[in-house]
Amino acid sequence: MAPSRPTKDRETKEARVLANRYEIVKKLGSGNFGTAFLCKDRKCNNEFKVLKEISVGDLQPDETVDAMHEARLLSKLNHPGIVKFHDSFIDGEFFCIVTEYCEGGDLDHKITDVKKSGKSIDEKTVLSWTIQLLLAVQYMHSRRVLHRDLKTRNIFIRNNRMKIGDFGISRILMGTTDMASTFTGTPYYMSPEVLKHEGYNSKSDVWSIGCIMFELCTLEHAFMGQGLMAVMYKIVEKDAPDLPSKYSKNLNEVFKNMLIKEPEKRPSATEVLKLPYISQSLAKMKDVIAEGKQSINEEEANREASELAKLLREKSHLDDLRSPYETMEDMESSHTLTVGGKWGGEEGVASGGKKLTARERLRIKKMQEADKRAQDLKQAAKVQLVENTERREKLKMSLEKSTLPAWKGGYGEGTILKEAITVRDPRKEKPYKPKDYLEGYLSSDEEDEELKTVMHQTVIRRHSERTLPNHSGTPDRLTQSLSRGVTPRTLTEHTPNTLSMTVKQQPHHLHSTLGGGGGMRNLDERPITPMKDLMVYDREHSSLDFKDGVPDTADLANTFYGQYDDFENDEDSDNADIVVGAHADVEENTLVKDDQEALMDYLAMALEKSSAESTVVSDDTVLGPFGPHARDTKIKNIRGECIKILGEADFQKAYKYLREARSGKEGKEKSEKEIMEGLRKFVKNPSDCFMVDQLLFLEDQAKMAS
Ligand SMILES: Nc1ncnc2c1ncn2[C@@H]1O[C@H](COP(=O)(O)OP(=O)(O)OP(=O)(O)O)[C@@H](O)[C@H]1O
Repeated sequence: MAPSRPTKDRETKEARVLANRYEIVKKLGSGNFGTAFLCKDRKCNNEFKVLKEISVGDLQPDETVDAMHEARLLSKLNHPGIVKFHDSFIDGEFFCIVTEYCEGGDLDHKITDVKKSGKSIDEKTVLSWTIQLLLAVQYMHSRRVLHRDLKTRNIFIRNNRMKIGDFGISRILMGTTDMASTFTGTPYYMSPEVLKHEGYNSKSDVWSIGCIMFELCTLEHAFMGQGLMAVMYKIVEKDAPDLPSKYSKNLNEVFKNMLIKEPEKRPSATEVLKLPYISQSLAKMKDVIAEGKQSINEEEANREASELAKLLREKSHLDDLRSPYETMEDMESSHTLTVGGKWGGEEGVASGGKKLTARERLRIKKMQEADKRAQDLKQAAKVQLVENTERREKLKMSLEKSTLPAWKGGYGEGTILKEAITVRDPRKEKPYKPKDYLEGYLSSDEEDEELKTVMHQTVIRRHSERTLPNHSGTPDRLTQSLSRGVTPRTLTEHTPNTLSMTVKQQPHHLHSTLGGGGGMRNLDERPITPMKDLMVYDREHSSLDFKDGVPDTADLANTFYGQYDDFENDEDSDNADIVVGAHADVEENTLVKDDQEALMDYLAMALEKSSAESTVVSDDTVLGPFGPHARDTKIKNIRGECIKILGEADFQKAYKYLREARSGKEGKEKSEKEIMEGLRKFVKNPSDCFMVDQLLFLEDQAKMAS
């Protein structure tokens, strides 16, 4: 990694040029993740752009790839209501993002200015801005991208037009987690489902737009409270307030719709745009529509969606695997699959009625094969269990005998027992310890330790049969992988900084990137898949980087799915809509079974290894690819922000007071009201200390992680 200039130098006025083209003009400000500069693009007519520098510390090469990948995805979004993402690159220890410059600044500043001037924003403007935001959100949802962090600070103004910005920056920096949007600075715009950890979906973005709309009308947050908990409680429990009476009932109705608590009842962006009051206004906003229309063209949307999908191929395998289970009622793209959550109906037709593509059918078959394999294994294990019970009885007797001295008719040392219960790994020549990672196959009433052990041994035995030297027939994929040097160790080494980052995540973050449509499916209705369940085990017990049952990082996914790629790597398979002939399906599925078997064993080994080596799950990992370094930067920035709001002296007092109050050091825990009263001694407005609370939260997390 190239040596980088110290951060301080980077903020001086002295002109510096990055990537040989971006000349820094001035600092615009600092946020949670880094510093934004106004720059001139020397290679583009000196056009003004914004360059964001984010300190990411010592990035691992594959983490860099991850961030670049995400950035490339964002650069594909093209809509007048979205801040254009131009470029991204690494400069020393900084990840740099170059975006369109919006001379009007952000909406947060705008609202503050209006408030200071004692004015308000009229209905026509509120309506026009809200519609612009909805059009932009509709566009990105049609490309299957969620923003996840919509707030007034992320909305910019250019030529009096609204533009959504900071797209996915938190995601790039914090991983694709719900946590990413949980503590990026404010919970004011977070939906009840996100706060309840029920997953982020496209309706959560609509909720945030509703909150922004309220703020445009009142210059205040829709849900206010003293302290983080109070705000969160109100969002989840309390009805949204009405808009002030000077705004029309119609506008209020639109707002109330966007703030319906249940995401499934809340309208999508498209549905809000179809509400009578909005659609009438839309007709009057011809200019906005003309611009927006180009981008809502369905054909183009589909083409761009598939481009985005291609870009995220490594990540989209998550959605590919999950898509047949998903209900993406909100997505309008023609190849979006709608399935009711269970397998069923005609072959090749999802229960939602739409035809499955060949690729989807293939995946379903793979999963069904995997399920069958799990059932077989379970059956075999049961048989083995009966045998073992008998054997155990005999062993017991042997043991009794072995402890008896020979002169009493015994065998001396318990060698027979030792031999009988030790299972050996033929490659490592080291005894396997029975593991409980097959838990996923067993229903709760079958959680018999012994059955699990036997299943484990059955897997090992089957695997040994295939990997023993002189085994007849061609080497299986596992053996091939091993001979290529892809070992379980390689797998665990692949993702050093993202270990178990899923522990606190919700299922829905998985399809946030490409398939995050509304409507949640019932995961419990899904048939068990061995791969999935092994990984679920892994998520809880080991260090492999799987999210909700699928490898998360591109590299890891490639390692796993690379095996499938051996037979799936025809170029067409990139495109979910390509129809593969029935014959091809049959042939492929013959391979799938072996492959799945190898994969299972492969996972079993990886788990054995990884759980032995690293069972500690670090909270660091919740922060995603940039790990503790990003958190440290964030802590530093939030602290800076607090000082900016409160002033150094008041901040120190408030910080000290809150730290003690929150830790309950004074004997008994204080109520939120008492804490706020106490704060009043140090600061004029206790709600200004909101960020101090967040600082404490992050610091506690850091402490716990270390
Ligand atoms: N595209 C842009 N055009 C104009 N100003 C911008 C642009 N992007 C950022 N800024 C300004 O730069 C400053 C820093 O922005 P940045 O996005 O880094 O942090 P933030 O929005 O204040 O906080 P957060 O980290 O929560 O997003 C802000 O004042 C913001 O208005």
